[in-house]
Amino acid sequence: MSTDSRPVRVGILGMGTVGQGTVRVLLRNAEEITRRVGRDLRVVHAAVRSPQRLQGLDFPGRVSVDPWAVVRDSEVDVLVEVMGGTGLARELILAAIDSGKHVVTANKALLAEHGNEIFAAAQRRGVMVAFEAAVAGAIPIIKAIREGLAGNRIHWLAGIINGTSNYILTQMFREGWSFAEALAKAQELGYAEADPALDVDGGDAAHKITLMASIAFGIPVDFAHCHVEGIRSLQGEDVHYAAELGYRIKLLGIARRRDDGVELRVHPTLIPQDHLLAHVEGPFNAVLADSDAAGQSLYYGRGAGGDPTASAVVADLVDVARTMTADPSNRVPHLAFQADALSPLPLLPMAEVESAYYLRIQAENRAGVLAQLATILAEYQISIEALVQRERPGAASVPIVLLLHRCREGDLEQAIARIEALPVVTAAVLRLRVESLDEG
Ligand SMILES: NC(=O)C1=CN([C@@H]2O[C@H](COP(=O)(O)OP(=O)(O)OC[C@H]3O[C@@H](n4cnc5c(N)ncnc54)[C@H](O)[C@@H]3O)[C@@H](O)[C@H]2O)C=CC1
Ligand SMILES: N[C@@H](CC=O)C(=O)O
Ligand code: NA
Repeated sequence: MSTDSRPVRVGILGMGTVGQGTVRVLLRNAEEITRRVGRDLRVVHAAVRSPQRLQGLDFPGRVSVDPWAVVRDSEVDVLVEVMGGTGLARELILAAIDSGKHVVTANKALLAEHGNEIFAAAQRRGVMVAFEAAVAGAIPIIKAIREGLAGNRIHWLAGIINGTSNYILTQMFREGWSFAEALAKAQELGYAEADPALDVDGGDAAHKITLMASIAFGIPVDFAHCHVEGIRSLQGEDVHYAAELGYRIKLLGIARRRDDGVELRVHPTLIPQDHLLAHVEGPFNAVLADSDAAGQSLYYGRGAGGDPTASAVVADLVDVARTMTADPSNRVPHLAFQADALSPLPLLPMAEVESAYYLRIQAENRAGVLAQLATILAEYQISIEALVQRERPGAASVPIVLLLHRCREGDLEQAIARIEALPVVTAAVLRLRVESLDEG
């Protein structure tokens, strides 16, 4: 047993999906948790905008409508921030740190945008800011990268890290649902952000891959340079063409360390259909890490929802409770590397990224078109690996789908501009990246 048997007193900001899940899990597993920690984790105060939402929840502590009341409560040892947003949440967390409280947050948007400031403040004050719930929900990916892979040089990470968009893609293309129907259900199930544009336009995945890049490579948090594309432009026909070519389309977050800098990007990606990541469906997430000693390791689990996210919040509370009396210099550093050893690497522009590509080109239905496309691509040393063109007798224009070997994106963009300027090409070219996810 711990020498200090007083309960660890928890304050919570926000009692929505994750806040309520956290209270539920703490109550349900109280005995198990106390056996692990050596003392109770007790929720003593929560900020709740609409207190009627607590009906049916056996809430044990004080309730305030004003979140500052929780932050200023001297009886709170650890503050759980699960209200979201990047304005007020930042001020509340900085004030909590200033008053010596430890913080657990699920707020990836806040940490991606203000993480450097928040972690520096926590480091100065000697308190912890724990954020397992902020990345890939229940999957202990922060712990895996920060601690499990601490002996490795990590080469790259690739992950399906937005449950909502993965759920939408699964329901649309496997079950035939409409985009709106799938999004509404994801919201009802508690997977989506308050602003679901963050999910479907890639911002949420970008927040998460930005945080993972920091702890994988020892670089400061740099969300502003993350390239972001979402799933709105995907059409059913792309999913079917991809399948014909042997691929599935997933929204991936990718962070790759190269000799000249770091690639940091989120976009729909074709991946081989027999790869394990291709089988991650619904709200599930998975992160593939490629590192020198471990080789490839894969982390899979529920990436969104009340209880799964609460699982990570409570794990952080347990970590904090176990180490709150330790010398701060003996704790795991926030960003995995010692704060004074973080070193920025240039984040590479997309023009410098190398990848294979899928192009869908809408062109007039007549002879000689393919030759014109191949000629332009050849001028940029880009070679074609495979082609799909279906006969559509009588149609004025047809889609031509090309799978291209690896090339520099800057070269491909120039070639695409030339292709789009051809009189026979009738619409903007759709370009998707293709990743083999091979080791190394
Ligand atoms: N829902 C999920 O699956 C996951 C959510 N997260 C993150 O967890 C955080 C919370 O997400 P959810 O629980 O899904 O959102 P939610 O919208 O269900 O809950 C947020 C709650 O905070 C309350 N709130 C907001 N401002 C407040 C204020 N000033 N005073 C008092 N209450 C206030 C809202 O009324 C709401 O009840 C967000 O940062 C989100 O990005 C992270 C991982 C998964
Ligand atoms: N909206 C997010 C929730 C978890 O981070 C998602 O869908 O993954
Ligand atoms: Na996690």
